[in-house]
Amino acid sequence: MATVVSHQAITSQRTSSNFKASHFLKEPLNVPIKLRQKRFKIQATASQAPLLDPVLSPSKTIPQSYKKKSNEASLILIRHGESLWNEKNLFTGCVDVPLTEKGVAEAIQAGKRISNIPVDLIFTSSLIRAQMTAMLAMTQHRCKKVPIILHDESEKAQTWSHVFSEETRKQSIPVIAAWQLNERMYGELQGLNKEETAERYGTQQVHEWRRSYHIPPPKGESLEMCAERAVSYFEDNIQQELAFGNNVLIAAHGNSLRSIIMYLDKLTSQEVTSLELSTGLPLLYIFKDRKFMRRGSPVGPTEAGVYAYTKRLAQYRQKLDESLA
Ligand SMILES: O=C(O)[C@H](O)COP(=O)(O)O
Repeated sequence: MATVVSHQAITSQRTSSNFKASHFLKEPLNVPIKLRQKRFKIQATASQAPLLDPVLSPSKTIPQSYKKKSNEASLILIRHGESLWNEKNLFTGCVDVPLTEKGVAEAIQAGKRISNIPVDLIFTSSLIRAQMTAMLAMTQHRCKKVPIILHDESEKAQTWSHVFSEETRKQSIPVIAAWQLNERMYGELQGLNKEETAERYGTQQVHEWRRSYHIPPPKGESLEMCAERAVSYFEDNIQQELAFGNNVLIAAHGNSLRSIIMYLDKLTSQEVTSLELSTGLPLLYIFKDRKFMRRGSPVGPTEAGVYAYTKRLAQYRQKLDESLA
């Protein structure tokens, strides 16, 4: 059954994600003053102050002015590796199923391909297949930082997962799970076999449900509806991090990512119908001068071409080479 999510729920989720990221990111000074003040307000009112950062007190974290970390940032998108229901060819949507062994291998391979590209912050959907993909991919990253899922399901969860060492935080990458990045809700198709459904309703009908922009599957979300939540979340929570120079990895799903790519590449509703994403394939974008430049899929850590994409990426790789030499 389709669930209608209120605007209020969306807003509170966004706010909470902002709070968590600022609380954890090792470079809070890169957060613009307006947003930082907003975050501080949330931090100060969230409780009797158990969430106050023992290392960076709020007074220290609100500067008079802010300095961008960089005017360029990398954005990596990865569709999760093969899931158990991809393997069985079942419509999955918002059903929370894990990766297959092949999916695990795809996530590890994706990690190798992005192992020289900087990642400061990770966004995943709230579904395990995307989270497994992000975590497995990061095991391959040459920075060797530890991705840590930030929990905001309750105040207690926030407090109990707090990290009390700045040094440890420097060696960590915050992971924010957001339901807005979940797969498109497939309605009454969830759990049905794709081939059998095509036999029953006709190939054309099923193709429209799966690939058209406007037509929703029975009691499910169209790509347009999915884009409404996924792209709003991207604009409100992810794009601002990129604008400060924070490098972002998003691990999500075929359709939530198709809608985000539609936004990044300015595709029309007609063009997006032919956009297909393979499982476990990382796609790289560079965000610069408020524009997204598509750089394709990083081929592998040893392929020189990938690192020639920008001077900044080449410098990052050189730093990794030097620190690991
Ligand atoms: O939810 C699913 O079944 C798949 O992950 C994506 O399905 P699609 O290929 O029909 O878009």
